[in-house]
This record gives sequence, structure tokens and C-alpha cells, in this order.
Amino acid sequence: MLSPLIVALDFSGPEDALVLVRKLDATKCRVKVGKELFTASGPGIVEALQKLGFEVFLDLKFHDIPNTTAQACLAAARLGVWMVNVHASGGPLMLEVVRAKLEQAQHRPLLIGVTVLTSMDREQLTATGVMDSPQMQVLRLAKLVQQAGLDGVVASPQELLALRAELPKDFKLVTPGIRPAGAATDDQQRISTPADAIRRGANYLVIGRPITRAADPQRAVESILAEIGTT
Ligand SMILES: O=c1ccn([C@@H]2O[C@H](COP(=O)(O)O)[C@@H](O)[C@H]2O)c(=O)[nH]1
Repeated sequence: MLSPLIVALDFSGPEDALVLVRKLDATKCRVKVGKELFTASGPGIVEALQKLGFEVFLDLKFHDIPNTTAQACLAAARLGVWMVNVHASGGPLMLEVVRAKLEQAQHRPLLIGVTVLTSMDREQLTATGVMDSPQMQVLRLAKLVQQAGLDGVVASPQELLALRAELPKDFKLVTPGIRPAGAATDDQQRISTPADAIRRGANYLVIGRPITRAADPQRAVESILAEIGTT
């Protein structure tokens, strides 16, 4: 069984991403292709990573009208990715249309809704017109996602206990905003250590810079896996 670790490959082009992944063990982690790498490299990077044995989370956070979002997810499914995501704030109709469309796919990736970005604190959220706490907004969006039949959500580790208390056991919780003790927080606001996130019920930890900027990325992976008790 693969570990819960997903390494975020936030690179400006395919060469740097492939140099990094060649240092990693595909049996110890999955990888995430986000907007920067995908925009610079195109779908070929997904195929290249798959050929190296990695399962790919395509983190393009689609957010558009229902038809456009559903067709984009279907195109992602055709790439054979393991997981794909959409912004939950696209609303219940968009979420339902995407879920229904993906049922037509030959290969059906896990479909995940993004709640409140882990870079946002209460002040940032208020500035967008949402007066509730990040946790309340995450719970509200997570319930929409679950009612629409998606597989889970992206949320910060700080909402995990509340999500676990209110959502079914098999609902997947994917958490960025993970920082080993003493690591730089960068632009993340709602964070925790890997061990705390797992203790609070995360299924998957998305970790980028603490691994990709480490002198020895595979060693950083091993150290996180040891911290969470996965070898
Ligand atoms: O709420 C969110 C949703 C996605 N992300 C993505 O996760 C990684 C985190 O990278 P770090 O270097 O570990 O901060 C990054 O690719 C984001 O696009 C997120 O951080 N928060």
C-alpha cells in the first residue's frame, strides 16, 4: 500500500520536475502536478511521471460553469490521473454535473472539492465577503461536496477534527499546509505538522517545498514517513 504522502511538484518546467522525481521512490509517495508545472509543460508531464511509476494528482482546481468544469475533469480522467479537483465554491450544481460526467469516464479518478485555501486566514476570508470562520466555511463547503457525491475535500489540517466528526468515515481528507516542526511556513496560514495531521484524520498529506527544497528530497520523504509511522 502506498503512503499518504503526495509531493507537490511546483516547478517552472518539466526538466526540474523530472530531476526531482528521479530522486524519489515511487513506492513511497505520489506526486502532484499543479497549475505552474502543467501550464509550462502540458499533459506530457503527466505521462512522463506515470512512466516513472508515479500516481498523479492533477491539482488544477477547476472553477467554472458546470459544463466547462465537467469537460475539463473528463479530459483529466483521459490522462489517467489518480486524483483531480474542483473548487467547491463553484456551487452544488457544478459539483453534481462534474460527478455525473466523470461516471462516463473509462478511468474514474478520485474527485475532490477544494474548500478554503490553506493560505487564507480569517482576515483574507472576510475580505472575500465570507464573514464566518475558515472552519465554518470549510464545513459548509465540505457538506456540499459530500452531498454532490464527490470523494472528499482539500482542507487545512486545522479543520480535520471537525470534518471527521461531521462527515462519513470514507470521505477523503486531503491536507496541504503541512510543515515539519521548525520548517518555514512560507505563504501557508492554517498549518500543522505531518504527525498532527495524521492524528486528526487526514488521508493524504500534500507537501511541496519542505521536500522539493530539501538538500536530500528522498531523505525528507523518509523522515516525514517515519514521523507519521509509515515506512
Ligand atoms: O488549499 C490549498 C490547496 C492546494 N495547495 C497546494 O498544495 C501545495 C502545498 O505546497 P507547499 O510547498 O507544501 O506549501 C501547493 O502546490 C499548493 O498549490 C495548498 O497549498 N493549499
